[in-house]
Amino acid sequence: MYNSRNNKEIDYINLSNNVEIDLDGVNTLPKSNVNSINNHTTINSSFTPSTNITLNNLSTTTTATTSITSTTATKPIVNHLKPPKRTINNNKNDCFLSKKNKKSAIDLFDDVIPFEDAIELLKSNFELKYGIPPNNNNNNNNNNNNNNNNNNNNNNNNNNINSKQQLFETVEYKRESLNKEQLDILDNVLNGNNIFFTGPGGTGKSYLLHVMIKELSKKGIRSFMTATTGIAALNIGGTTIHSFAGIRTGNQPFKPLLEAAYSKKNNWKSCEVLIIDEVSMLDGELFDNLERIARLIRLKANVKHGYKKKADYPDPSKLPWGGIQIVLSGDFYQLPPVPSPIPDARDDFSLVKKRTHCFDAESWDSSIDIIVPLTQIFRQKDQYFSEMLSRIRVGNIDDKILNELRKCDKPLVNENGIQPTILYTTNNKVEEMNQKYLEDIKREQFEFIALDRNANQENIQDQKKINHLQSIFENSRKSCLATSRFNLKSGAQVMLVRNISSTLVNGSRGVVIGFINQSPEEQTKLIQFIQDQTIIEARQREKMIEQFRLSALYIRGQRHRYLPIVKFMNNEIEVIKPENYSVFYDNNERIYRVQIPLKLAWAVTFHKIQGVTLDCAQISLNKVFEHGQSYVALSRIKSLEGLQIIGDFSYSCFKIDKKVSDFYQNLNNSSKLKSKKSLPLIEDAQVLIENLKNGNPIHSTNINNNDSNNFNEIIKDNNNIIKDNIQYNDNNKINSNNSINNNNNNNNNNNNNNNNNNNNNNNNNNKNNNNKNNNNNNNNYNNNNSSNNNTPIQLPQKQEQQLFDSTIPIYFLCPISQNIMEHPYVAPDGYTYERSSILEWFDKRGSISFITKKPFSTSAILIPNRNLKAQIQDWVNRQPPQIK
Ligand SMILES: Nc1ncnc2c1ncn2[C@@H]1O[C@H](COP(=O)(O)OP(=O)(O)OP(=O)(O)O)[C@@H](O)[C@H]1O
Repeated sequence: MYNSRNNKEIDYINLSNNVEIDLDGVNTLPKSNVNSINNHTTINSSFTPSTNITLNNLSTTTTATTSITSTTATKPIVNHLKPPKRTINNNKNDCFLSKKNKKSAIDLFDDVIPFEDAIELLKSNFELKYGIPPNNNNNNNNNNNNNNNNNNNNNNNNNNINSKQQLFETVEYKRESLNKEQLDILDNVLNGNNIFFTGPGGTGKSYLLHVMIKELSKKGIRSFMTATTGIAALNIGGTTIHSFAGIRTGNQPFKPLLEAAYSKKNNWKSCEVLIIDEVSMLDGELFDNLERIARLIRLKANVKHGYKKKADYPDPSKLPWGGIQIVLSGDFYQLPPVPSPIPDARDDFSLVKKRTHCFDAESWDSSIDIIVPLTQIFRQKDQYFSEMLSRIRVGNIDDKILNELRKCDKPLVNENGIQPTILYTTNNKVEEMNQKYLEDIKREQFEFIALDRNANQENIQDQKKINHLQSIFENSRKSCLATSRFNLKSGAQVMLVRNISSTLVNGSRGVVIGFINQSPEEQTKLIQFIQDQTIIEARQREKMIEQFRLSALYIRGQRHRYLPIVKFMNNEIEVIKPENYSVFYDNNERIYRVQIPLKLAWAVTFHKIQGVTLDCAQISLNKVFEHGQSYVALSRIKSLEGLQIIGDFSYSCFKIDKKVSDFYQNLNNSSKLKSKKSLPLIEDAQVLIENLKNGNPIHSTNINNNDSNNFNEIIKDNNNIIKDNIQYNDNNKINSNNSINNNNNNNNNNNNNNNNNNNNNNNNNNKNNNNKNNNNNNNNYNNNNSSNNNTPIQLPQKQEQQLFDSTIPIYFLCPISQNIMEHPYVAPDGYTYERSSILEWFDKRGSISFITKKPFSTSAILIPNRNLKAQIQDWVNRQPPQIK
């Protein structure tokens, strides 16, 4: 077998007993190059640089056929058997295929990208470039949309090798290749400085981070490489800052955030250097919260590098980030933080939190020792284009630049065999283009249909109702990115739409390399097949086999009879399983969806491309809505020749944020070395203890040294509670063992501190509830005391709650305890609280409002909010059983 990419011979393919070789179509293969020794077949392919091998489907027999094909039609040398006819699946709903349509396990590599390429994908480290190679429009063997390596045609050879290189390019990150600016930054980091380095797109910020992480590890310094978005994290081979910190979406108020962060306390404690890339997308408030979390969790931190004895190490609570060295990288002229709507806030934009940049953060000045600019642009070699981009970046646009960009309206020539990446601002346009590219793959199509159910978990037959449910999901893209139905084919470029592990996150891209099905016999064959692929590293084979075994067990009895197998850019191979989603609709009802968390991804939105370098792209600047958005899209491309702009655009597409330009202006005016400002203060220990117990928000006040023991106690308590009650799995998903019913089935006493904390943990981790929003929502329900129901609310069973924890309406939660209210009462401030919680608050603080902190003008009378109570009870009763 010939590997056309690196001209290496692969000296054998193992085929099982009943496998025959079909060399139909091979023209240049000399007989001597095919040696069949018992059941072991050796193909020596030193003869040609472009032989392609595919395993074809044998669905009606258990025999697999290996065919070596070429584009030139010469008689085969060996031609034992014709491949049996493929069973074409006519059932478009083949997510629920009938048994008779079952296919061979060998299908995994049949009907997929050419076998050679699949193996290549499986064994190699590869960097899947954005964009697709040509030939998708061709039938037969040209539909190998990943590599296009089956051309013996000399004319095409260069193009194909090129395209392979583009698709599988790996960059070597070496210290020697750094320029002076980059080296300077590296030295600063190795010397222990807290640094922010910044510069236009393409100045090698991410490149430098790759080298930096290697250098730090050489010195034995424990560093964590993170980025603000999943896609940026993948770009640097790290994880998201959220995942590192254990804070899920990070939208919660400080206290729940702190509690959640304990799930990753080992990260926090052991971290010596924390690297955050694409920091322009980090919200200022979150920056402050992370800084405070670091200080609180690291009271007993490990000794920082540079200190010989632990005793010499200063008190971490007095050090920015608790003594963690901070390395920030990014360009504030690029995408700003995404406004964070409160999840499930039903599109009420008044609830969208105001965003800030992290240079606005209170702790910014004390966190950063040095700010260093990078100026040399690596990405664009063309000085003219690079200068144009520099001006676009800072909003210095004139007619000349616009005209120059308007000239980029011609279709791109596919000289290097790469189709341009298609970039649109909106998802609709992206979907339309992806559909078109999928149609171009001439392979069997698998349709994945979501299982949508209403709150009663009824299986809905009525098409009208189904359509209605689907339209609700489609309108709730924030809560559910998984579409009601979509098609996949082997070779399709896809993107995850949900975090499924710490390394496979929303935005991770990959290629579908096959489909796994239900039949145990088929699984056995598949596993055997993988075992035979000795070309794949043994450990990886074992991992794959284990995963296939588990997936086989998983899909037995499931409705999804086929699951896609995806090879991701980070080389992970994953069988993608359905995920549960739920969204609100009228009258606070919820509906539920089970669907595979994938979407097609030849075309992507601007937001999914930050940090990436592209050879060529087709960009539409239509509907640009964000500062820096156009600059991010345009600056991905290496040269003007690789740029096609479709549709019209105007000055308004190149908006910049005044606050950002002021920030850079101030930097220009001041020295690089910044004078350190004092740290923002953390809550007084005694107050913190109280707040943690009572579920109050934490505000900045001064730390009292004498209270550090108390701090430790709180932290220990919290650790235990969290350990006992909340387990994060690797996927950052929640397995909350301590569901809300712990407190509510029989226990009305929320004054118990442990319970309070437990409840907080649950709620904080399952909801991103912001007190403000609770308040807003509670307001809506005040004084509607229509029903009279004083019986305690029965909350859902433990198991059910785990599944639906994330679905609790936020206005059902008490602003103090963050727990679902059993006895909601309206206080004189107009807000609704859990009776026991507000009474406890009055006991401690007197007649002042928990929310406004203002004294009540009237006496502290509480009025039961019966309407809200009825709604909670109703919701609880309608909680569906676990989806089977
Ligand atoms: N010192 C270097 N030597 C060789 N190539 C480099 C060097 N630094 C960066 N590059 C290359 O320049 C290109 C852009 O680098 P990189 O993506 O790191 O830039 P960036 O500043 O992070 O860009 P952005 O802000 O757009 O994310 C990449 O192709 C990278 O491999």
